[in-house]
Amino acid sequence: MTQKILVLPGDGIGPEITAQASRILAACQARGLDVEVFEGLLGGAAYDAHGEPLPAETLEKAKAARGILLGAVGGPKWDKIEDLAKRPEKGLLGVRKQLGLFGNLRPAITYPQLASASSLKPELVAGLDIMIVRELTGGIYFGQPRGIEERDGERVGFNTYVYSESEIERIGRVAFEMAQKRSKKLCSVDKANVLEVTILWREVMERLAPEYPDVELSHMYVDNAAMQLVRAPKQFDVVVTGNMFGDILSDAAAMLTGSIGMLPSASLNESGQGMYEPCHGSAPDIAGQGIANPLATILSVAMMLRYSLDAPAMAKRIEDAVGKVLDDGLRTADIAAEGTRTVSTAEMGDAVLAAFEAL
Ligand SMILES: NC(=O)C1=CN([C@@H]2O[C@H](COP(=O)(O)OP(=O)(O)OC[C@H]3O[C@@H](n4cnc5c(N)ncnc54)[C@H](O)[C@@H]3O)[C@@H](O)[C@H]2O)C=CC1
Ligand SMILES: CC(C)CC(=O)C(=O)O
Ligand SMILES: [Mg+2]
Repeated sequence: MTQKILVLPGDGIGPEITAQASRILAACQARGLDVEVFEGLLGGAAYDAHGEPLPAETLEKAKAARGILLGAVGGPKWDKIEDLAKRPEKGLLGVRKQLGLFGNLRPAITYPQLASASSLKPELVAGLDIMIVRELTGGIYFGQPRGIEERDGERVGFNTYVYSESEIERIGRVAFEMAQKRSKKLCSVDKANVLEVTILWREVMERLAPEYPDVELSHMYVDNAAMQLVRAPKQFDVVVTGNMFGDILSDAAAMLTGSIGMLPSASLNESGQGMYEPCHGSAPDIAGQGIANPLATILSVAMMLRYSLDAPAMAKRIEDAVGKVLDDGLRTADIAAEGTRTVSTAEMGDAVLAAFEAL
């Protein structure tokens, strides 16, 4: 059956990087991937056209799609919008929530060719392969009540950090199953020395553990986890954590791989429908210059093939093509090093496409 794929370029560098990833998707189509690709507006681009960051039409298209490829949303153009519900980022959170995309997989893999581009010494990251499993539709990004209000003659801002047992259990199961398929080590990251919500988080993870006797479960406070990630990252295999901690830790983990431009992601619901996007944002500081790294977005297409379209061989072909291009010494500016050739976003797309075809 033909599957629908929605591409949401978004804002800033979003259109530049999705353009390259879409070429790879088209090459997969030409090789027999049975998909129909269509586009939509999300974020600032949607706000400018329709006055809403998530127009009803986009939501309908998203619901009908098996896979969604997103660039990124947001930027200074929309930062002055005071109503948060109208901000580009709210459009993204809306898709995640409305489609129930609670399971966010963020693999931090250091390609051997980029070990020297990492912020850490090459020996600390060589062979690094961490899977961060982040809860994506709950926690403090969604908790109610929230707001800014007058209290005792001054304004007070507040958000609510809330998780139900069922939400914790659901993401816990994703992480335990992931650990079973990998090295059978799972580290749950929380702040259970301070936050009740994460005392519950830890308790639920412990309760699940006997159902996965082959998985070794450990716990770590988030502040220590941030430190350990940059001290000795290879101690981790699968990491499970809540929405905000996962957001922050995955950006930190990105620098172990050489650049935030290298980290893809999958956001999945229970039926395997997924949104696929690079972990980075819309990078307004480099938008329009043709220098953004498209590899995280291209690798997100590979994740779509693996997790939503049941096409693992084609996914591997994309990942191998990326490896080949790095072997050939091609680098966008963010991962450039001595002895490599710095290329533009489009040239990187050309090279991955050529390698994909030649494999
Ligand atoms: N999923 C999404 O749509 C996300 C959207 N955002 C939004 O993006 C906007 C910018 O946010 P920032 O905090 O600046 O984070 P950012 O991730 O957009 O940029 C941080 C730094 O990384 C660099 N960078 C990011 N992606 C890159 C790539 N592919 N190639 C080379 N360099 C890259 C940027 O140039 C910048 O110096 C904000 O409006 C924010 O809300 C932020 C994170 C995720
Ligand atoms: C709108 C933000 C929560 C997006 C973000 O930073 C992310 O998902 O990594
Ligand atoms: Mg983030």
